[in-house]
Order: sequence, then structure tokens, then C-alpha cells
Amino acid sequence: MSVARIVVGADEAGLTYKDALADLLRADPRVEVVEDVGVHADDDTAYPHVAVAAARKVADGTADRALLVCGTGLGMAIAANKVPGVRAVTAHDTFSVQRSVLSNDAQVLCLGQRVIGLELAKVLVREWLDHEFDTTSASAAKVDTIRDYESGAC
Ligand SMILES: O=C(CO)[C@H](O)COP(=O)(O)O
Repeated sequence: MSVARIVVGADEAGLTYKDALADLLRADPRVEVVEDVGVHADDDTAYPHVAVAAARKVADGTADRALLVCGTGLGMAIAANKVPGVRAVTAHDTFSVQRSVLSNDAQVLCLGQRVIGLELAKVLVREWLDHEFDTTSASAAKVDTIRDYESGAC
């Protein structure tokens, strides 16, 4: 299934949630592989490096999705979206998380450890796993339009 391989990453500000959410993912029967691209303790690598490392794995097909955590979830999304083919969002409510998959076919979810509590973050990640993009849906043509702008086709 499309959420089988998930890459997780964080900067120092998101490390605690990243580790907790990685454990949640590893315990989920829908997830086959959780790859952790860091950071780990005492590592102050800046969020753009982590975001791009994770996003490149999604873009090259090594991972199906990425879950990224920083202080706000904003910088991770901005950086991940620099990787062609990647659609990254910051979402802190269940409806937006659901629509990020169903409307936008976003493969990367970014959360802010300084914005929401850990229990809500866990709820959001479970919600995220519950949905898959339907390529026959009315949203598919809109996502194709994003691809066309990215490729310069329009
Ligand atoms: O939230 C962050 C980026 O969006 C990051 O964890 C902290 O960034 P900073 O405020 O520039 O230190």
C-alpha cells in the first residue's frame, strides 16, 4: 500500500516529537519501513538539510511519504517543497491533514512541536495514514496542473 515506507526527520526543535511519532509509525501494521534521517541527540543540523534529504527520498521513490517536525512545521514544508515532485504541507487539524492527501496528494506532512501537543500530533499522524489519494477523483486534474506548472508545461 502507498504508506508502507515512511521517512521521518526533524531539527532540534522537533526531535522529541519525531522520535515519538516514529515509534507510533513503527507500531502501525500499515507501515512496513520507518527510515529516520535525523536529527538525533546533540545534532544541530538546520531544518532545510533534513527536509531536503527526506523529500529527495520521496521524490526518487525510496519512500512513499515523509513526516517532518520542526518548531512550527513551516520551514520544513518550505524546504521540502523545493524538491521537484514533492508536495509538502503543514497541517495541525484533522480536516486539513485529510484533505492534504485527498485533495493535494501531498506526500509530506510537517508538524510543529512548538505549536501543538504530542497527543494531537499522534491523532494527526493516525489520520494521515487513514487516507490515500484517488487518482480517479476530481482532485487529480488539479494536482496534475501543479505538476504542469512545476515542469514548465504551462
Ligand atoms: O520552526 C522552525 C523552522 O520553521 C525551526 O525549528 C526553528 O527555526 P528558527 O526559528 O529559525 O530557529
